[in-house]
Amino acid sequence: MHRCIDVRILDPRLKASPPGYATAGSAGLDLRACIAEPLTIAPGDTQLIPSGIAVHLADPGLAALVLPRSGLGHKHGIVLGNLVGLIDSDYQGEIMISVWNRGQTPFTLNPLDRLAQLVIVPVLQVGFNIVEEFEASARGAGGFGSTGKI
Ligand SMILES: O=c1ccn([C@H]2C[C@H](O)[C@@H](COP(=O)(O)OP(=O)(O)OP(=O)(O)O)O2)c(=O)[nH]1
Ligand SMILES: [Mg+2]
Repeated sequence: MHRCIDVRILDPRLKASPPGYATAGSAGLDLRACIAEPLTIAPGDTQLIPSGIAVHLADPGLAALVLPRSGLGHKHGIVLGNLVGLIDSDYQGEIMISVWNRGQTPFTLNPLDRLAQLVIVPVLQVGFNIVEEFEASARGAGGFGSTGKI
């Protein structure tokens, strides 16, 4: 049984295909480009595209991530201007998609194209216990390859 969250469909064109997972095992819900007419994104350009939906996760133990679609990212260089979008649980506005053409050719986005995906994830909000020193760990401050290459 799925948990349910409140969603508003802001673009009437989406009412025919309301948000839902494409397959039983899908982690992501495809987001569509709610634009009025085709939009060509020049190489290097970034455009903010409305998704036509708003969600209210309400629970601070949830967040949503906006992620690229692998086909668009790999084949066409269409990724996100913010690399990953983070939707706060108290955000009630329209989900916006920052689309970045990191490729070398113009890309035309058509109305209602699926251009990104939304993944709902659990989140832990924690308290912050201010200390002078940490209790020592085996790693300490080692990072960035400190454990070797292979
Ligand atoms: O790809 C995205 C990323 C964010 N948002 C919305 C939801 C999120 O809750 C809000 C704020 O995002 P974030 O905290 O990442 O941006 P900010 O630059 O820190 O803005 P703010 O000062 O409003 O928190 O913007 C989107 O619609 N799409
Ligand atoms: Mg913020």
